[in-house]
Amino acid sequence: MATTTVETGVKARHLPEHGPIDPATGREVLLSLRNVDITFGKGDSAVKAVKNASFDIYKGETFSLVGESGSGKTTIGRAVIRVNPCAAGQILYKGVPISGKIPRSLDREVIRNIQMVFQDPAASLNERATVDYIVSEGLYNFHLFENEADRVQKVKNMITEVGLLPEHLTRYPHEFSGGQRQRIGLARAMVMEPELVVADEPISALDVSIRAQVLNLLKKFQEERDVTYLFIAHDLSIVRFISDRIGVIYKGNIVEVAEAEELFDFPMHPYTRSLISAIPIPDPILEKNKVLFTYDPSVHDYSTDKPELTDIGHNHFVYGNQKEIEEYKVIREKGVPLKSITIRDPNAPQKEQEEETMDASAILSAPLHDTGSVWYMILSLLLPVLGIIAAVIFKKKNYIKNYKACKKGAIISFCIIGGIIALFLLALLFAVIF
Ligand SMILES: Nc1ncnc2c1ncn2[C@@H]1O[C@H](COP(=O)(O)OP(=O)(O)OP(=O)(O)O)[C@@H](O)[C@H]1O
Repeated sequence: MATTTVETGVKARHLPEHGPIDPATGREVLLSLRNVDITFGKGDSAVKAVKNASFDIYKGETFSLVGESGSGKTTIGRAVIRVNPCAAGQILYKGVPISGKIPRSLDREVIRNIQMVFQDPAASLNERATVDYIVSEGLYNFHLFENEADRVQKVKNMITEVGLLPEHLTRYPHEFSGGQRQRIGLARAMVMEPELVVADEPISALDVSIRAQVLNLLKKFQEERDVTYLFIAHDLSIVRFISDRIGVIYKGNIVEVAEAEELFDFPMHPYTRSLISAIPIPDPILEKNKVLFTYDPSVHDYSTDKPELTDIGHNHFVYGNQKEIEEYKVIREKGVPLKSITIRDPNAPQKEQEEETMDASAILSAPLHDTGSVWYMILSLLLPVLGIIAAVIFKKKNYIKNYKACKKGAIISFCIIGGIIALFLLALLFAVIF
């Protein structure tokens, strides 16, 4: 394995200069997850937060991991920086396993090369340390400077690069705004000259107005230093324009991985489609009439044919069983982009929609014993007056099926009685006339 010396003077003893090349794309793979399980707790209370996760991140790209709250995104990010242990599977950095027990020297190389930027800049900075110390801490730990003048210069350069001023170095985090604190967090990570940065929802806690500034800063670092990002977000709207590739995670399972445009044009997994339909449309009228697509996991039958993340072509991976994968491949090969957003006609369909909603709510609120048994109909047929009384009571109590059965029985009974009376009257008429 190649031995390299990084720019700052740390001897790299375990990690090669380059990662392996992915034969499918010809691109250098920086990070790989291979069938990774991450579990918290033991026994009955164990939580399997990540299940059989596999994906690659190529050098220099922004790979975004997207999924709802609690889906396991942060857990994966923390496993990459070796905070969360893997219960099964492997994480490889430049082809070298970095999960599980590894030599201390490799651990230091990994920490040096993979940095994390956190969601909450207020919570992630030591409130009692000056900005100078916060940004310098990694430099001290890894002796990444020649002398004090060199350290000061590095910190000053970095703080300027993130858009703050050298005089800010003597201040404390609480003296800064949220956006400025996130800049300090970025400076702390970038001063280490990492190759990979795990950015865990770095803009979610910030005002909308300053989110773009932080995204631009991340982009600037990528252009200047070829840094690779694992960007964690909970919705697709942010990541669409900053990601090269996107991985979608649902309840600990990676359900789809594809290039950003490919994912938006051909979202195969229904959960991905639900995330796309949730992206707000800037036009208020369209947004108001947008039909939200909700994901229903019961559409999958995985009782016998088990699902796995499978390549359907075009470097596009989808989680599904064999039958689903075949269907996805057929759809993909047609090459016609899929429509994920439906806009309702503001007039007629609105009514239908309301009726559908009413039906659905009636079903949901139906009482448990509202069976509409045929016996209600037979009894009402024999005793129609009692049947009508029962029907009225059932209707009041929202036993709709029972009400309908009683009503039907009573109506048939009244029709029969009416018929008999009519026949009797007819016979009487005949007897009188003839
Ligand atoms: N230290 C822990 N101990 C026990 N369970 C944990 C721990 N960390 C995470 N979990 C659980 O693992 C699951 C995934 O959590 P995780 O924080 O990775 O989700 P997330 O997708 O990052 O959500 P969010 O966007 O809200 O941060 C959740 O069910 C969470 O409760």
